Amino acid sequence: QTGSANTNPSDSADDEYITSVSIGTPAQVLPLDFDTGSSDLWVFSSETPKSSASGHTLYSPSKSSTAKKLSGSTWSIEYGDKSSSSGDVYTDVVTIGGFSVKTQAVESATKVSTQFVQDTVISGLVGLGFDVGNQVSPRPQKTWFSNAANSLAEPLFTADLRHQETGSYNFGFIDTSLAKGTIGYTPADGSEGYWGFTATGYSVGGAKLNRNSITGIADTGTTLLLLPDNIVDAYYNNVESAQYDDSQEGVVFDCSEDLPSFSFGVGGQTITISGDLLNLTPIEEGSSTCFGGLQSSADIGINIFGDVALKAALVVFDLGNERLGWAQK
Ligand SMILES: CSC[C@H](NC(=O)[C@H](Cc1ccccc1)NC(=O)N1CCOCC1)C(=O)N[C@@H](CC1CCCCC1)[C@@H](O)C(=O)OC(C)C
Repeated sequence: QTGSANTNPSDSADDEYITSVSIGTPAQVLPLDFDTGSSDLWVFSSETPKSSASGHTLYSPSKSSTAKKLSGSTWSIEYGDKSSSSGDVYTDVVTIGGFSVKTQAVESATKVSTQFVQDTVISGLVGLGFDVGNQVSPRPQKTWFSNAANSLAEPLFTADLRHQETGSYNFGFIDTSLAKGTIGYTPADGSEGYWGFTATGYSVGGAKLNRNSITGIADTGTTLLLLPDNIVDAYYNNVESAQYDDSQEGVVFDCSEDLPSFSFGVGGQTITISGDLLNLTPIEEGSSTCFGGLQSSADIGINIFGDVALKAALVVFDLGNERLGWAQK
């Protein structure tokens, strides 16, 4: 068995990617953000304070004949951007891309932080990290993918995120036609809950890859490519108008700049992110100053190959073999 779901950028900056998920009987369809950087499936619900819930699609367990309260269980989560949410837990049928998990822990939000209140394009997250990262207590719950893995043709899923166009999350199979290059595999470290790996080197423009390894995570829930300052500086030294903008909290440059590409080595392959993908967006509507897709990871303490990097590749999250596959798109 397999599953295949389309995913779409939330806005003109590809800030996040939205995928429709069906929960309950009859199906309640919610727009959710698939996040390989976390391991909880949580939703805005009939239990979310009305003042926080307005503008969001809500899951109502009372309207689902297959919903069951997981009594005594609660959850609370905080993300890298300091957003947070918490609540209680139900189990219900959750269908993604035509594949159903009958008894999935659906974490219902009784509290959400301001960022979630304002981000009305999504009504929650589907964590696609490792089960060890799940935040339900007293008994941690499995992710949707972990519950699905044994019934899928292969215990893996792929992410094909695209700039300003529809991409896909495929479960249980690899559609190699989505990529131009060969898939290179490298071991994945799931010990912290997310998909950790080591890139073997990098280069700016068409230069030859160096051999400076970069350890980081493949994170569909992070917008940017976040790397150490020395790499960020090496890149922007090639961009005449680049400068750090305190108010934007990042490097900005003239939108008219012809940005160099950025490449990294992984699993014996080279993934090249085009200059176009490294220009995220004007800092304001109509501004001629643009915000960089590559920024410093110094404040977070972990390097993150987020959507800016993932858009350049077909990425295979292979749980069965604890490995990550990358192929140039
Ligand atoms: C340095 S980690 C920052 C990362 N957040 C982000 O990357 C958010 C995502 C977002 C987009 C639109 C609206 C709201 C939020 N974007 C962001 O901070 N941006 C500021 C810079 O310009 C680009 C957009 C993050 O916290 N990722 C979470 C998932 C994320 C999904 C969206 C809702 C908020 C939570 C997760 O992947 C995570 O915590 O990873 C850990 C392992 C770092």
